Amino acid sequence: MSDDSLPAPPPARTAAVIPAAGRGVRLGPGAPKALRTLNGTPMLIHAVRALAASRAVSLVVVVAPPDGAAEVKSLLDAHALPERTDFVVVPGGGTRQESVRLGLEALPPEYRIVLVHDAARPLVPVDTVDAVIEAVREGAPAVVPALPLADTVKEVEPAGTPGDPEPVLSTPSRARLRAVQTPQGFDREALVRAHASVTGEVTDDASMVEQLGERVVVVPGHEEAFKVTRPLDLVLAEAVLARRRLNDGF
Ligand SMILES: Nc1ccn([C@@H]2O[C@H](COP(=O)(O)OP(=O)(O)OP(=O)(O)O)[C@@H](O)[C@H]2O)c(=O)n1
Ligand SMILES: C[C@](O)(CO)[C@H](O)COP(=O)(O)O
Repeated sequence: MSDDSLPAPPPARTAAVIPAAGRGVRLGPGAPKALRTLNGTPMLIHAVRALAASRAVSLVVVVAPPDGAAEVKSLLDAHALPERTDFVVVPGGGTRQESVRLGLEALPPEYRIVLVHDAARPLVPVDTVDAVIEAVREGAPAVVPALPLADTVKEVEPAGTPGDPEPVLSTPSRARLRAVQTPQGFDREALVRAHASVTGEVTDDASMVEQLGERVVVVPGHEEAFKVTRPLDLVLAEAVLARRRLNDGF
């Protein structure tokens, strides 16, 4: 039998790690951010459903606040989630980086593609999730969804005292800049290697893989994949949900 007649191997299995252990300080006082509700449903449940909506994702690892794993398990049990997806909850750490690493450690060996998705981006559309997975399947070690910037960006000398004027150092060309979202998708081996070797402070996982010298590519992001960070973002998120309900006709 020639190689041509062999059936194609099944696509590598894909898992999602959802770091949800942050406090949400910028959102103001209240429950940990991932547990706050949008339209009566915890933000984390919206995010879990958004990732599990992809038929390619068969496992979701939720990284809970360090003392909140039992509460997160009960939340997952109490909400309708796709039966074809497995769910695991692990306690997180003091930084996003540490929480992601703890989530990675919980992955069974057969998962070769890993998505890392902020619980704080609860409304990412499934088409964006699928586009990221597709680009990893096509061979990119790291894939990030991103959007062009609407604002001009200045590099400044940060003020010693908040509120003081900050001298502008430069104005980078906006045409070459992108605002990066999640889920970010990875060849698991590259991501695990990055988390084992990059020690400095970073703000996303793809930059760690970049530091290894691996290829990182951008695919189109989506305006509804914005991060709920400040109070106004809650208003926007509820407006997006209301628009979806209208469009769905109920
Ligand atoms: N120690 C941490 C810190 C953050 N995260 C998660 O990383 C994602 C992105 O972080 P961010 O939006 O900054 O959330 P917070 O750290 O909660 O926000 P803030 O900085 O305002 O406190 C969130 O889903 C958050 O729960 C985490 O799992 N573990
Ligand atoms: C990973 C991220 O969402 C990409 O934009 C972002 O960097 C997270 O930043 P945060 O300060 O932890 O919210």
